[in-house]
Amino acid sequence: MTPLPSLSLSTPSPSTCLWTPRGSPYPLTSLASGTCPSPSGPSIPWSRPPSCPDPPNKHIGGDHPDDCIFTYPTFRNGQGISIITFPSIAASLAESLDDGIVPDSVKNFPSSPQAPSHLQHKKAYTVKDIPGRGKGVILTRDAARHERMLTGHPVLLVRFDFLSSERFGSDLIQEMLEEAVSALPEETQKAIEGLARGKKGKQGWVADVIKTNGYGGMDVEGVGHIALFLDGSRVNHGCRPTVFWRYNAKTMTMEMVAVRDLKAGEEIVHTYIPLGYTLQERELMLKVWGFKCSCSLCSASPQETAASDDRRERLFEIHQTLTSATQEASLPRERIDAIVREASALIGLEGLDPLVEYMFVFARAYMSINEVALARKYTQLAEAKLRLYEGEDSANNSVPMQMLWRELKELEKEIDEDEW
Ligand SMILES: C[S@@+](CC[C@H](N)C(=O)[O-])C[C@H]1O[C@@H](n2cnc3c(N)ncnc32)[C@H](O)[C@@H]1O
Repeated sequence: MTPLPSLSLSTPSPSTCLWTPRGSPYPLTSLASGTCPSPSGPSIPWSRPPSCPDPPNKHIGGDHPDDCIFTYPTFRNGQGISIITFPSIAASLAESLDDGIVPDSVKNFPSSPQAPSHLQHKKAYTVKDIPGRGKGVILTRDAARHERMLTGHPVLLVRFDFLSSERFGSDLIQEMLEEAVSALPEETQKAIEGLARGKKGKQGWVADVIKTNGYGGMDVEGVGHIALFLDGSRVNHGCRPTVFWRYNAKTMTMEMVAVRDLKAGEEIVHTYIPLGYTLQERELMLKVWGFKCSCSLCSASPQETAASDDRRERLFEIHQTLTSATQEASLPRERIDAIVREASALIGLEGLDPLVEYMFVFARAYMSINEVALARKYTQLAEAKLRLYEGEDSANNSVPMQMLWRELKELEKEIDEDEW
């Protein structure tokens, strides 16, 4: 493992960003085009020169930059973070690393590492053994629908494709992952070690922890990463989830929001797979995770699971009916009203409130018959749900959401013009 040749503040070459000072004033576009913010001042956040080993199979994978290990041990009040990614991507995270970017509402949340100690004791949950599921997260008090239950910041952030990179090969991947952990503060290292379950794949225990406990789909500069949180990584899967998680990339904050009112003693579970499928479909999807689901829905009586499957199949049918009726404008208002009522009841019974997709379908069904007020109501509901369950940033940047608003505005304009 060879560290970068120098940690001097001389200007890096434009095609390789080695690091960037915190609070970089440079816009993201300059990073996307491969230009590095020039380091200024002594406040380079990484604790040591980023470690960039030479991949043994450099001929595999083309002419892209190689992944390095970047560690910032004081991240979020000393929790620390190690990142394995391309240098330009690490540089783009500089502003997010600064603890000052975290809003007070997150800083003062009881599970935040930045919370004052008297608040840290007020967590709404405890992590404990759950028969057949390893550890899990259990509520210690009642919670209201849409309340935040848990927040956290990653301790490890790893470029997804790095984990299967033939260019690096299993031995070097294992070595780099272990180095990334050992560069973190001791308490964080211990917490990560606590997630290990004894089995060891060919890339070692850290890769196993990341694959079992990591959160995928973390997009940084358009590149997929996987993140490891501490308490957040203990949350088990549930096919009727009690919480939904959202991630704010700018502040690197994951938050879990209650889907419904919850009682003390209930388990906090989120879904590892897309929502709303039947038992058989879920079993198939969960195969890649390598466990048999024992959540409350999967272990319910055969009658209960059959009734749940029927409701979920009916919801799919409604989706199809409304989608094709929208294309043909073939359903009268009363029929759409009845179907929307039925679907809303099914969503409630199955605990599928975060299925924003249905709000889109309802809005478009009403648009197809020029019922602008109702179309607007469901467009607004879709946006509110996106904000709640996926977070402000995702909602603001959601292309499907922007398309839905555009369709509604065009319809309103057409109707206005006809009335004149
Ligand atoms: C992200 S971890 C969750 C925390 C884990 N239970 C622990 O002790 O660290 C995912 C693993 O937990 C277990 N698990 C999660 N949800 C489960 C469920 N619904 N049924 C059975 N096992 C589950 C599986 O072993 C899975 O690979």
